[in-house]
Amino acid sequence: MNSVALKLDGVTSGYRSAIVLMDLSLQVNKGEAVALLGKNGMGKSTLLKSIMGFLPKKAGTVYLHGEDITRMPPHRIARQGIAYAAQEHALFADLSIRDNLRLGLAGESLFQERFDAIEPLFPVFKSRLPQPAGTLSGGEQKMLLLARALMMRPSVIVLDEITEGLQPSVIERLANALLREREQHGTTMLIVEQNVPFALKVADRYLILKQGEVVDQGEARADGAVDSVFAHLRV
Ligand SMILES: Nc1ncnc2c1ncn2[C@@H]1O[C@H](COP(=O)(O)OP(=O)(O)OP(=O)(O)O)[C@@H](O)[C@H]1O
Repeated sequence: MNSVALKLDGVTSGYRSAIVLMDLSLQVNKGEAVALLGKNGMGKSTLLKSIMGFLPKKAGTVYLHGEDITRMPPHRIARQGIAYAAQEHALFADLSIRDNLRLGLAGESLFQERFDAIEPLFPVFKSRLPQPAGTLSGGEQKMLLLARALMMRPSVIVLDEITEGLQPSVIERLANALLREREQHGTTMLIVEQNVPFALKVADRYLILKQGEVVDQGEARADGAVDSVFAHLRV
């Protein structure tokens, strides 16, 4: 049994001739949650897009549960059990909330079972399932993205700034939802965040990304973790 869920080995990636990630290696163990933190423009979203197959890797290898997914297209990577909530809104605006949540699920009974499980976390959706997703507020759309990811019951969940634009009480609800997901299903998580307290609450470990390289890491719940992270974000 492979104890490593996600592994990047010497990955170099970027846009056309611009290299953003340089020879980057990291791993996330099965059931572990890792927060990927860093200042704006340091390559966090680029890293997630590279894992998910939206950007070709110029060098290096990406493994998911020991399988090489480096050259797989995004839809095949998703089918391997990895759910991705992208920073840019990735909902189908003209489809209903229900249809967005049903995407990728085999049948109605599975939808009902999974929806019943997540509904208490997102009470806003129950009475509004027929509403087009595009008419939800920005914060509600973020919640729908996370709800959709959880509905897939993925083995690995990858989140890109899921708290952006959300009010504190909703952020707290999302943190609790992710902690519950970990507890109940042992889901592996890679979380890109600007909200440091949220990230350190949900994660076991943090990594600091600077100019496409991991420059520091630590235990999320260690004394002084918040100060260490903020020291990196200030300079
Ligand atoms: N489509 C693109 N084409 C060219 N360069 C890009 C593209 N998208 C991002 N970049 C560049 O790649 C670098 C890393 O961007 P990225 O979005 O990965 O950073 P980030 O750490 O996620 O930042 P933020 O916290 O602001 O979201 C930046 O210099 C950015 O300008």
